Amino acid sequence: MESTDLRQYRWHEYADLTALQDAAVAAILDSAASAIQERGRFNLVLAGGESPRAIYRRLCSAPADWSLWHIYYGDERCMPPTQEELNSHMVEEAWLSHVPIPPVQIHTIPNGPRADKAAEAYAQTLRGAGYFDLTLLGLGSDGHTASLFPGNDWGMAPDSPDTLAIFNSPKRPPQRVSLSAARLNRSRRIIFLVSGESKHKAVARWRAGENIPARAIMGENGVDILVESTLLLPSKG
Ligand SMILES: O=C1O[C@H](COP(=O)(O)O)[C@@H](O)[C@H](O)[C@H]1O
Repeated sequence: MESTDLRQYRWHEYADLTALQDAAVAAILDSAASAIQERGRFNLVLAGGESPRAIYRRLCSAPADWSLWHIYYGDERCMPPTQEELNSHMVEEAWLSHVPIPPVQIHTIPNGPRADKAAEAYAQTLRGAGYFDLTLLGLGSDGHTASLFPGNDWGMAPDSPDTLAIFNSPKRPPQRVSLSAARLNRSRRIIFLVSGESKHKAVARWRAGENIPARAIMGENGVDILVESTLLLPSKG
């Protein structure tokens, strides 16, 4: 008998990056269309990092009713607003400054100066957000996702706060804000975008069942992982 449990990882492999990006853009637009048809708005959580940049660029010319899109972020770095390393800076540059999403519907995470204050402020913002329709996530080479890092509390308990303040990020800068795993998991659809050779080991560890931060993520409809097929091959080194 076929399993009806949707709470599982579904790995989708793509021979090249363009095919992966095509699939991601199609999935985002498809989620937007269903959410807007069913609930009149689209709540989207964005990943930072390098992997999604080209996907965001492609969305600039997508046919969409931008007036109904509501944008949230999965994590942010605490650093001055001019810094290019901010996730919000990358997304604005690649996509959001090119489409007419009403500014009040773009909910950036305050970028500091203190992670705990910024986390508190964003928890307030999320209070009005409800369930997310789609959450996009990346995978770091150490297995982190959003800013949930190995060795830290990932906020998996159902009563975890919606946001976590991080003071010891192993990646610059040390202070960050992340949505907790519990909050990210309150998403109708969750998609990981995984590309780049540096992710090889993290992918292997994830598939071997190791307890990396990405494993804290599981929505009621499971998790789709869009991955470059080379990352599924046995490691050479
Ligand atoms: O630090 C971060 O890294 C992850 C992965 O980024 P990538 O550059 O390896 O794609 C990202 O998902 C997260 O938002 C970001 O803050």
